Amino acid sequence: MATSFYKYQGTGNDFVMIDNRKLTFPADDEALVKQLCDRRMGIGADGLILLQDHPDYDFEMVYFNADGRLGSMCGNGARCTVRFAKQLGVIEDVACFLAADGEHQASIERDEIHLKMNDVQGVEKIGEDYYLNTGSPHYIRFVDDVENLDVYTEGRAIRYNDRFKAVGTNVNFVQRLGENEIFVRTYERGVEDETLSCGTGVTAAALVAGIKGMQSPLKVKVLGGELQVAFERNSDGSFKYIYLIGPARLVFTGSITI
Ligand SMILES: N[C@H](CCC[C@H](N)C(=O)O)C(=O)O
Repeated sequence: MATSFYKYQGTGNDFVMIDNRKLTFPADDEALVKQLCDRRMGIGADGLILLQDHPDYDFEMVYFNADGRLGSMCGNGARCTVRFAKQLGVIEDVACFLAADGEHQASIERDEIHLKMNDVQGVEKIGEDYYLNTGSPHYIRFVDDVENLDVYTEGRAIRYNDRFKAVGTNVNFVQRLGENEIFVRTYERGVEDETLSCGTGVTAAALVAGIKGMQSPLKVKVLGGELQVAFERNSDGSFKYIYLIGPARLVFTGSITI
């Protein structure tokens, strides 16, 4: 059967998007999802996202990592899904949708998608580093020179250490660039490589920057562009009103036979 797909990217984190409102995509076919995401054997992407109907929401976003496995929350993918929903006529400029970690609100403001992230309760300190969940699990390490870091090797060492090897973690290296600006590079679980940007990772990095005394909103430089994160910190150390803001663009469309 011929199935249309749409290729989107959000700050260089790229996704195959499929309108699955008719539920024709074989979502349990791990090998197919992996092949479609493969940059030589398929379309090529960091993940695949299905947009589906949901009785209580504008739509539901179902996200798979490039390895074919059902993933957790994806911040860049969510912004792309909001843009895709608008393209399909499912929403106008605001959305309330369901993702792996629950409900999210979003709005489209010119080039940018403002995405509300779920509140974050616990931030664990591991030595000088931090570990928290912003819809996906993120390990955060602040470094002095992120540009010249071997993110693949250093990221893998943490991702496959005894604590994380079973379920995995994303690993983010963060450098403070100025009063309100950080630079984040991410080794992504499920892709098992560095990606050009990771939305939940950038969010986690910004919250840790908040713990270290930096003020919201923060500008976040990534290899694939620039994002912004806004948040409020409660007196008990938890976070609320967390927003991830940035672009999401359609790159090309095509058709596959499945
Ligand atoms: N790139 C995604 C994160 C995907 C998370 C996934 N790699 C995992 O935790 O398994 C983002 O923009 O938030």
